[in-house]
Amino acid sequence: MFARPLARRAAAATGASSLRSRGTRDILTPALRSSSSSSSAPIQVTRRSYACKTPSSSSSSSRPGPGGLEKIPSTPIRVLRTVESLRRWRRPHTLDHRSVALVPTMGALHDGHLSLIRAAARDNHHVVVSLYVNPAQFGVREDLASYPVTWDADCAALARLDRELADDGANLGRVSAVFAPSTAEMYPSGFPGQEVDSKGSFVVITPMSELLEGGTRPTFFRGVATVCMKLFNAVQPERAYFGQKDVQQSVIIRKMVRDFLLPVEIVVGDTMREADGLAMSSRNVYLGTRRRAVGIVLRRALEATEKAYAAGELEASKILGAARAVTEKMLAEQMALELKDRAQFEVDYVSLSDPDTLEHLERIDPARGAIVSGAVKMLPVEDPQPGEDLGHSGGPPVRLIDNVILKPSTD
Ligand SMILES: Nc1ncnc2c1ncn2[C@@H]1O[C@H](COP(=O)(O)OP(=O)(O)OP(=O)(O)O)[C@@H](O)[C@H]1O
Ligand SMILES: CC(C)(CO)[C@@H](O)C(=O)[O-]
Ligand code: BAL
Repeated sequence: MFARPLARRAAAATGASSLRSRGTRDILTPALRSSSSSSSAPIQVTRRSYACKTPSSSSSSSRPGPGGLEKIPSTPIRVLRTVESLRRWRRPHTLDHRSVALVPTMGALHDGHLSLIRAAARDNHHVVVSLYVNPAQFGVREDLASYPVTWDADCAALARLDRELADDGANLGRVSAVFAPSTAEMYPSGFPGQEVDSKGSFVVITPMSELLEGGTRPTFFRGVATVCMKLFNAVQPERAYFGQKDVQQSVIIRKMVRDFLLPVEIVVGDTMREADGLAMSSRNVYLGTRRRAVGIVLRRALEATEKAYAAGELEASKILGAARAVTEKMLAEQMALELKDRAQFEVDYVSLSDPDTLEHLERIDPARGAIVSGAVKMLPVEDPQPGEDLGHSGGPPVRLIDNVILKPSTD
């Protein structure tokens, strides 16, 4: 639905601080910065054991070397798999007053992740990149089982980045360690489960977690906040880096840090995009060629809201109407095609929100600006053609998210 964040509309079946220095724009509104210090169909039905999701220490890219220390080959990057080894690594840096940054990821690294790591290396002596597919943030019917795990490619990307950072004298630091724990390590009392009513030690940030993405993914932000609290406690970073693409996640983490008095600065980096504007995402590999071309719909709809705001429009109905016009047109174009050529999508939501609380706005206060965020579900192609690239795992339904910041006006 375009006007109300919690209502859903199926259109198809008929849809810190800022990054602080060089080269990275300040993408948060002042309102966000000042807070520093379902109803939809399942994404994937199969489940898989949590243990399988962690790259094993026998992976070809990072076997223990002399002295038993596991490293990414041809780099000084340590691979740490336990909280104890992480703490042992961390201690001297505290004593030496060296800053440590954390870039939390679920692996399947792309340029969006690498941009966060570059920003972290510019401003910190040491960067820890965590690679952990956290089962607690996946709903029981979501895509945990098929979530891309690309350990060797991730190690190769980090090795390339390490060489780039080594050649760039402007960096304060480099990637010093990868933290790749098992689920047993991250959930020492046993994994509490993915159900809405699972019992266990969770960090819950309400009501923000229930809005927008939380409407469709009711356990998502509980899982994210819980694992980020664990990662912050384990790494004890001075700064942690998150991407603007997951805007609600960054706002929730910022609130968690504030409300739990955590001594970590949250830095949010720009969304990195493909040449046509699609936000980079580990899940884009599910799309395949046909759906990839149509997956740009959300970006185009959000651009239309930016244009309406830039033209002076402040009413939610008008701003979201501009987005709806784009999605409806693109869907109509697809529906006019033959089954063998078309790609359908459903708009989960496109919403205009307050930049601090993420609550739905009827009208933008130009002194505060707003966030427009959305999610679109790309449906499986109806009539796959022989030899067609359907995407990773046979092209299941895939949810794409994106957002734009409507900046406060200066006058
Ligand atoms: N395109 C992007 N530009 C900048 N940062 C990004 C981008 N995509 C993801 N990130 C950030 O990288 C961090 C790790 O994200 P994650 O490993 O979930 O990747 P992802 O591409 O968002 O995956 P998914 O497809 O599961 O959402 C998060 O802080 C996320 O916001
Ligand atoms: C922050 C995060 C690494 C927690 O698992 C994840 O939600 C992500 O990758 O955005
Ligand atoms: N980037 C957010 C992780 C997730 O969707 O599970």
